[in-house]
Amino acid sequence: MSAQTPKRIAVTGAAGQICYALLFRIAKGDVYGPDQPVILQLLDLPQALDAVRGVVMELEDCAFPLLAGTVVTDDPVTAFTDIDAAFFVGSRPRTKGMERRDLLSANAEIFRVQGEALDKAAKRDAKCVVVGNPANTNAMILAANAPNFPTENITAMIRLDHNRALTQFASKADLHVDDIERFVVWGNHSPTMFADWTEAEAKGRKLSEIIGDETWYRETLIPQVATRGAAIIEARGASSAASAANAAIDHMHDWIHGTDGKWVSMAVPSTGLYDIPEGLMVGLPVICKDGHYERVEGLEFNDFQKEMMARTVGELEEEREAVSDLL
Ligand SMILES: NC(=O)C1=CN([C@@H]2O[C@H](COP(=O)(O)OP(=O)(O)OC[C@H]3O[C@@H](n4cnc5c(N)ncnc54)[C@H](O)[C@@H]3O)[C@@H](O)[C@H]2O)C=CC1
Ligand SMILES: O=C([O-])CC(=O)C(=O)O
Repeated sequence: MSAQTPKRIAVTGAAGQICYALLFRIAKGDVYGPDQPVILQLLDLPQALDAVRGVVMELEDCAFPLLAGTVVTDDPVTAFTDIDAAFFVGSRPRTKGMERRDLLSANAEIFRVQGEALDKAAKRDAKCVVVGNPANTNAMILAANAPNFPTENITAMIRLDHNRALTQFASKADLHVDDIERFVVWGNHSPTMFADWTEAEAKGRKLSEIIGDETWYRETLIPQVATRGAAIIEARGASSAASAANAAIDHMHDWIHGTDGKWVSMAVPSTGLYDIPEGLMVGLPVICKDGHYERVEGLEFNDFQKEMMARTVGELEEEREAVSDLL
């Protein structure tokens, strides 16, 4: 094993289906890389701890060289003690017929309690990503309840939507997913999200020109990406898990290791940029470098973009209003 000090990674909802895909990949080195040992600090509810112990037995049986230890707990302060990174997955998933925002009241209290624990126990430079839905607003609740923890280090996941769109574009235009640059999903991880190809390029050309089908973009691509989660629930009878875990790993990996000048979509605290109200957790284009993300600035919006942005930002404001007692 490498001589490096292990990184401590908290993962909540460790007995759940996303974590069943996520934990093994973290232990394999997919987040911090092949030379960095990790300790997994696993949080779940008391009634789920036996199941978490079962997952730990399986982690042990993989003999991962980088897995330097595990902690199993139902106490958020224990889970967040001295962490370098945290994946906030634990919360109730939606089932058929629900929208993600229907989970607001069910899951909001979880993030209030965990915000207080994060504030008490985590390293101040720990990187946090919220996956549990409604992810953007849960991340805002987490930040509001961790007043001594840097808000910049609290983010929410919109990367699954980003990845979903890349595959659809690549297949429509006969490109490789890696060819596509300057693409972003703005706003809320909900049906109002805005998959925006205005700036997107591939092989030195505008993606919109390569595809040349604005009607397909507006009427097929945008709604397909926005409702993909529901389509998976319909087909699988359960919400997406392996692809969600993969997106969470992409999000954290890129934040830590950088994106080489490329845009990725992350939901981060709004600074007021593009007139998005300050404090909302909003999907934006960012470039990651040296362990930080930088919001892409200086973009100008056409009327369609303005309309789409207003819709998704408006929904985030409504969600904020609905949980105002927890902020
Ligand atoms: N942001 C995104 O793109 C995506 C988000 N999700 C969301 O991720 C969340 C988890 O999904 P699954 O793993 O499929 O759900 P799951 O139901 O399989 O697992 C959730 C786990 O969280 C645990 N949990 C509940 N309350 C907790 C608390 N207070 N502290 C710690 N653990 C707690 C449960 O005991 C359970 O083990 C859901 O909210 C789901 O909607 C799912 C897919 C994509
Ligand atoms: O749709 C859901 O409830 C799960 C999710 O967030 C997704 O797959 O995007």
